[in-house]
Amino acid sequence: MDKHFINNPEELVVESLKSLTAVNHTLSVNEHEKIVYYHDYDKKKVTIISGGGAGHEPTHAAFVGKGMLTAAVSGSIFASPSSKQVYTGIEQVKSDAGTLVICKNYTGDILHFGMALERQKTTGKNIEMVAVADDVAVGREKGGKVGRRGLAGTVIVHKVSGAAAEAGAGLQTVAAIARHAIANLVSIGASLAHVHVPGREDTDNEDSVKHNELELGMGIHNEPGCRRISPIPKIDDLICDMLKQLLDQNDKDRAYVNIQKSDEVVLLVNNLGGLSVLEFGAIASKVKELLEANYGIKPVRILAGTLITSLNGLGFSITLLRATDRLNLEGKEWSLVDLLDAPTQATGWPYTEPAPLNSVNKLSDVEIKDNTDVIKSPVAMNKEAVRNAIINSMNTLIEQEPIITKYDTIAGDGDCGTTLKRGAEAVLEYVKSDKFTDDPILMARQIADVVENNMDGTSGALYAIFFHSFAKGVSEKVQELKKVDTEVWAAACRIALDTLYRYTPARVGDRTMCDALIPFVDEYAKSHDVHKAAKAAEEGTEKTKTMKAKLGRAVYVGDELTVPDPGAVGVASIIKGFAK
Ligand SMILES: Nc1ncnc2c1ncn2[C@@H]1O[C@H](COP(=O)(O)OP(=O)(O)O)[C@@H](O)[C@H]1O
Ligand SMILES: O=C(CO)COP(=O)(O)O
Repeated sequence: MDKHFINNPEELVVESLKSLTAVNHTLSVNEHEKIVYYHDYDKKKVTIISGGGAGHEPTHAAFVGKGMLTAAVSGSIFASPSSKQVYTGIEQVKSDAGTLVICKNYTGDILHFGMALERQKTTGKNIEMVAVADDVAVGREKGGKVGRRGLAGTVIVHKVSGAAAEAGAGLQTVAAIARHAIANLVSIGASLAHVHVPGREDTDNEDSVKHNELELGMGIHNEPGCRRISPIPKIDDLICDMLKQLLDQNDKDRAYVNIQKSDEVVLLVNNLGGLSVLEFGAIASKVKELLEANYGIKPVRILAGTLITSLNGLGFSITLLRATDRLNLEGKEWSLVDLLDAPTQATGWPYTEPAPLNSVNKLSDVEIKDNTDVIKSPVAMNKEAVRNAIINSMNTLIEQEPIITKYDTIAGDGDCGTTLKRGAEAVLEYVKSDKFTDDPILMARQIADVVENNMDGTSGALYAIFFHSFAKGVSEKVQELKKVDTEVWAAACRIALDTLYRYTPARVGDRTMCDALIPFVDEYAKSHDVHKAAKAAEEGTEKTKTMKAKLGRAVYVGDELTVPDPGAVGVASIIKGFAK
């Protein structure tokens, strides 16, 4: 997708950096050098500076803040900042205790950050540098002298380093902790498409990721990974493939960290920027489950979110940190998990209350027992007659699904027909099952439960309200009248409609399902004649053709509607089936 609101890459980077100072008052921004820094830092503690190309936000500037980075330097999109920028950044947060420089293992970063480091050292600065290399996609052979790329593990290194510095560790200790973390990190990504860099020509070409394929291990600058996979695999299979790349010690080309189920493992699932929160959440959940199911690994910490992106990359990455070892430095035992748990003011860090190691959820889900609150009916109904009537009604509705879908495609979002059909099929399954009962009160409640559990959207809600209230009405009327006949059904419908009125302002003339339902209930309550009532519903539906919609999605479509309201067609179909 090469559509952007802002196409000037330089403006993008600077404005994005400024946004961080807007949301975090402890930060300042040097716009000219594109440096975000924590201005209240303690000059007696080690400062941590990182940075790299833009286009990976929130990495790095959103990780600036007390307890994490002291400063971050941004280059242009997908390009390393200059050594002058880095030099300035180090100067901006110089400290008596020294500075740790963290960069990702990309040639530009290594060179520019390295040059700045060397220049700073000539001024007598106490300064160290580490390069994060956690990507396993490009194995040892292909990686050659360049080595592994830096991916989401970088953020973990930011956090443990920042926390150690905040705890007062000396520079050598902070650097050793950073190096230890780097040596215990493995990451891999998967992407459905390349990303377009704002301001650049459209990059679609014959090598672009095709619609039916994905790139396993794609880098965060559109670099190739280990292979293309087509057709796109099921997510469980893809995750298993990715976990194998991370954990398979038999793969000598990429077995970088030997992680066993006895280890303390931190899992980071990272959204590369373009996955919906919905889809990403599902993926993160599956990664956790498959890691445990296939490897017996239950992470002691799980981080999930958008931490390092590739612009709006349609993909995700998995990072594992082997956090078992404790480091004994400066007379203290340093735990990577404790350092990850330490608080920070950096807005990009997905802080959650640290759970005790291996804690389990203590609360069990409340379970609503089916219909234990339903009063037993004093009288039985003609079970077969009612079953057949319901079957006729549901079959009639199912037959109408295509036309309802056609109308809702014009007047709504096209899902009304399938919603109603799904509900009808579920009701049919119930009435044909041995659960179907001659107790009219229980039967009405079970129908309401089936409707509620199988229909969604507006229709699902309205039908569930109606049928639960209908069930309440049946209970009241059967106990009052000690009989089950059309008078009871009609009275229950009236009670149900009165309840529905409390949840929707829809009345006759608003072009909704109520244009069929209200005439039906009125006629049925008056005559107890389902045939007359079905006719009234049919007529009400027909009138919706010329109505101006006042509720539902149809209001967005405008006045040119000539089809009847799909919801009303659904109601009329249900009743028509009963009248057969
Ligand atoms: N506020 C409302 N009150 C009563 N009926 C409504 C209302 N809004 C929509 N409807 C009915 O719902 C039908 C659409 O159902 P459905 O597709 O489930 O809705 P959605 O797609 O909005 O979830 C409409 O044809 C109309 O009959
Ligand atoms: O985004 C980048 C790394 O942060 C780009 O690095 P290079 O300049 O080495 O390509």
